[in-house]
Amino acid sequence: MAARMAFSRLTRSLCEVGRSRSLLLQSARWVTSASKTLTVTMDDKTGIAEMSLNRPPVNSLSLEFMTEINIALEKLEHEKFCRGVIITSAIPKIFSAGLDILEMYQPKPERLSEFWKTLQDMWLLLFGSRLTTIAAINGHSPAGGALVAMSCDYRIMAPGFNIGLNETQLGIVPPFWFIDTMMHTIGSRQTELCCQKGLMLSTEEAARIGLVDKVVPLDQIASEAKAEMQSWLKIPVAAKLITKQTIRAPILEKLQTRQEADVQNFCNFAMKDSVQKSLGMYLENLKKKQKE
Ligand SMILES: CC/C=C\C/C=C\C/C=C\CCC/C=C/C(=O)SCCNC(=O)CCNC(=O)[C@H](O)C(C)(C)COP(=O)(O)OP(=O)(O)OC[C@H]1O[C@@H](n2cnc3c(N)ncnc32)[C@H](O)[C@@H]1OP(=O)(O)O
Repeated sequence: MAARMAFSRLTRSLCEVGRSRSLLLQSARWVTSASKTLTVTMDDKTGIAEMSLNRPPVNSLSLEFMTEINIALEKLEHEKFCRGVIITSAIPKIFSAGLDILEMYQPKPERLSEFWKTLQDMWLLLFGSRLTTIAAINGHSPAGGALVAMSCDYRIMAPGFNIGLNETQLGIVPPFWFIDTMMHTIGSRQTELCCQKGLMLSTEEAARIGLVDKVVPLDQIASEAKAEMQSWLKIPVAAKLITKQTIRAPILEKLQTRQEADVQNFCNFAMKDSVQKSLGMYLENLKKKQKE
């Protein structure tokens, strides 16, 4: 259901964005075409796909980028030989900076609502995926970046980076489904601590509370992710999937039944003068920081 709803919206998004992409089978490996920002490869011997995010400078999640991710996820979901996907970054030191703040600053209303629907779809696809999903977190992962990582079945992270839902530090409230995803991952008490304070945790702190499952040196993260994936793929597939669905269905349904209201709520909030003013200041600070 989640995947179906997400797919119809996805098709619409694709038309609106006006870009078409396809996955091509090239000598037994699937690769994305027509895009420099997302590379998806699949090893047809193991059924393991790798999705590498490559949108400089910081893999921020714009409407087009998320549409691309959604198309690739949908394609892998329906690829019968695909059994698992590892999500990682091609940008040194950054997994994903989260939502593209420029999408929310002085936006066109229609694009803003499409942006939020596409984010919802990305989460529904990833959190509800039939595939085993592993995040190989090879860089910082604030806010929406943490959401992507937490939506996977397993997280491996290299030391020296930060991860967390830092929204309250920016004066905004994390959407309920961001909070639900974190509660699913680390439980309510730790989520309350992390979300109220908008904590960005170091890799080690994140591992201590279970936000990250394994810490490995940066140069071993890709091989560890593959080894971990192999161990997941040894579990009988139907039993594993039904267990995942049983645990995740109520969390997915909560957003599915409120998708429109959530879009409206987000748009109303983001379009407020006060919020636009803070966004402008936040962007200025990010740019200033770079000059310092
Ligand atoms: C801030 C939001 C406020 C209000 C929003 C209004 C409504 C929203 C309501 C609800 C939404 C809630 C859910 C929100 C989820 C999100 O994901 S919001 C985004 C949160 N992300 C961040 O706050 C990350 C900000 N970035 C950083 O902390 C750092 O950039 C980094 C640690 C990721 C990387 O550090 P550096 O390597 O030092 O890189 P720079 O900081 O120099 O950045 C390079 C370049 O990239 C631009 N940039 C950084 N992050 C973003 C981003 N998220 N979106 C767009 N652009 C970003 C930065 O400005 C620099 O640009 P240039 O100066 O090179 O043009």
